[in-house]
Amino acid sequence: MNDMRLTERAVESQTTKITARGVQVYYADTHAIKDVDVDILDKTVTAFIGPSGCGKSTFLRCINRMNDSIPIARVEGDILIDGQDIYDRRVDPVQLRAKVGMVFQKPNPFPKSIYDNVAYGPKIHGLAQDKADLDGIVENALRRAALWEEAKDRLQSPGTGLSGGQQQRLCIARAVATSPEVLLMDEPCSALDPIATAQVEELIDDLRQNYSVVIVTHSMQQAARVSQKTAFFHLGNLVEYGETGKIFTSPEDPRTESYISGRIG
Ligand SMILES: Nc1ncnc2c1ncn2[C@@H]1O[C@H](COP(=O)(O)OP(=O)(O)OP(=O)(O)O)[C@@H](O)[C@H]1O
Repeated sequence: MNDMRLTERAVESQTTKITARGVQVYYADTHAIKDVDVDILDKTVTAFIGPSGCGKSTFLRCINRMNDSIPIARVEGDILIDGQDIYDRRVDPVQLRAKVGMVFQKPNPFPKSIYDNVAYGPKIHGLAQDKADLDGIVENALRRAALWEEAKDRLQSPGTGLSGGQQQRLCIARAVATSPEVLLMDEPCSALDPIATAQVEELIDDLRQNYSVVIVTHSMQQAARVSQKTAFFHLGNLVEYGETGKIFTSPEDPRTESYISGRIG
């Protein structure tokens, strides 16, 4: 892949935010993630790529314990955020998900106003002192999601009345409103047109100033455009992980090479 931007993508942060060791995930008898070890950096966009069914989404969901809600799913091994075991019994998954926000494939605003979509998380987590404080949090989150200018005069209108791209930015605003430290994005642009995709990609680049962003994508072009680190999964294994430029120009494993050159997947 020949993308000039790859050459500018040297990773700046070297601080590890998320550490996974020996992670295995089973859905009943299906072994979906096989002994994955990885260190994901802070203030960096990390892309998870690989063929359909290789386990990208499953591994992403381990990072905020979304697999807890799937009765047949079993997670083994360790996942630490800032050195803390997120599967420790004392960790409340609801609190964890405020710290580890998630944006899904299809924009899924609540059937509430734009304002209430963003205010919901801060309200349930008691993050606002009063109404003025909450207003400030909502404005700030909408600004970070590059939606403030379009939404400020219609904050009481339903979130579902926005365009698809605006709805996805609303979901990003909702995720950042609780001041997370990690943002997980599962194919966040797959339902968007090219213009909305470009806006969300630009936003992802801004978000990495403050967060560790992990994005699952089927688009290798998107991975090359937005990420500094890339992890290639195949049949539940993390085959190769490294600087995005290196993965796309000189991968070490033949399976990565086959995937990026279009021979598998
Ligand atoms: N809720 C579930 N119940 C049972 N099996 C599941 C479930 N979710 C995923 N799997 C299985 O786990 C494996 C990994 O799936 P996963 O969705 O994580 O892959 P993926 O790489 O994200 O795929 P895609 O790119 O198609 O979204 C697949 O074999 C899939 O069928």
